[in-house]
Amino acid sequence: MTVIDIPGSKSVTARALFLSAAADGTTTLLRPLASDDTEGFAEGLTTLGYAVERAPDAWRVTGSPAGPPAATADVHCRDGATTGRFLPALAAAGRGDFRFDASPQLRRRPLGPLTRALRALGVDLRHEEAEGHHPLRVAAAGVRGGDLTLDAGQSSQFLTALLLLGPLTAEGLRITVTDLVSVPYVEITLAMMRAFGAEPVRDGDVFTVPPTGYRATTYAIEPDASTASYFFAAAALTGREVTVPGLGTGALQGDLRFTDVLRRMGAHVVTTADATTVRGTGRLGGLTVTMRDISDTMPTLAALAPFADGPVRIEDVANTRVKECDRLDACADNLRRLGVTATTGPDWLEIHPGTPRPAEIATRGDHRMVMSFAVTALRTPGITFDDPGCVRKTFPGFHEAFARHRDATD
Ligand SMILES: O=C(O)C1=C[C@@H](OP(=O)(O)O)[C@@H](O)[C@H](O)C1
Ligand SMILES: C=C(OP(=O)(O)O)C(=O)O
Repeated sequence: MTVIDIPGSKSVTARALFLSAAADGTTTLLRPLASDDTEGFAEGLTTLGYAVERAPDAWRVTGSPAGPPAATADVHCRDGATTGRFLPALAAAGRGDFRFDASPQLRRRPLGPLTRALRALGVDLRHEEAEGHHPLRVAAAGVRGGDLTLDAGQSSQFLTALLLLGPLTAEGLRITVTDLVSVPYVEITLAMMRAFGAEPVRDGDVFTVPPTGYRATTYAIEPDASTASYFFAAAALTGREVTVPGLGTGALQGDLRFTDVLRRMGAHVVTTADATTVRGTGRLGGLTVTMRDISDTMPTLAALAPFADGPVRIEDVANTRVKECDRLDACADNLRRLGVTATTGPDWLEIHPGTPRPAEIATRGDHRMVMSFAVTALRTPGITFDDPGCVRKTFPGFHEAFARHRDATD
């Protein structure tokens, strides 16, 4: 049995940073994720004038309920979509002139539904180049609040940004959602807002957020369930047993449900109050699965799929085309490089059983292409990556951790 210490959740760390910055008082975040995305988020807060102290296992953030302490700031959001989508909403609640730019990768990703919603709330916001994309400028003068309609069919992060903003408005927000992907991420948002003293209410498609503000607290970040998926998939593939402490029945992250997919394929899965264990049984069956709720684990399944004894069909994942890269296309392309038969449609991917042969994976700067096909590489020595370092986005130590796990003798 191998016990794996998985680094903190990117999504929980990003929300915790926003909430601490917006809270009245000083918050301590325990075991935050230190990676390019979350360090970029923390640096964004520093650029906006917040005091953020980063010790190895605890970050302390001094909040400013009135909005960013700086009067002007030029924030670089790197590749982090949480940074690039959440921070403009935080800035809008304050007063000042704030600019947000991003890497070429993040500049390509959609932002329009969020920026249109902010404008509908009266925020003076201008895209400097392409409409609906970074870079953008916010001339912030506080947000009164009110009613909104939002299409979050491309990304739930648009809704999360507005929900996080709600308690900071003068009158609160009432958001009616016409479409929504990645629902479990919204549940993380609501749960964490409550942990910081806010009182959001969901009634079907309508989210109501009263103008409560936020209270500082001490908050422990749980391990990243998307990161854990590579280790769980490795166990299912190799017949070994992996236990991840800190991801149990009370975990916030929907991506832990990836273990349900592995169970359906034949792996043995046990979830206790505070840990999840996956053991491979030597059998991996094919299946058809909807991954709309847990699409960050789509590449993990795609990379494992050739070893199943029947086809694996992944459905309802159109929005993976607007992530770090077009993931449906990238997964199919990389599987074909390995000699595996893979077909795609607008929102699905089907993979046929096969024996992958060594090839170079075209990562397209996507951390998940590397971490996913590292699972395939457990059975296919000789697989290489054109940019192995892009794992820095969420797990800089991935290669060392995965090799330690691979070489461990149980
Ligand atoms: O809110 C979040 O922290 C996230 C939401 C999801 O994005 P979408 O809602 O765009 O699918 C997920 O893919 C991303 O890695 C993190
Ligand atoms: C889609 C992802 O990240 P983000 O949207 O937060 O950049 C991811 O981590 O797989």
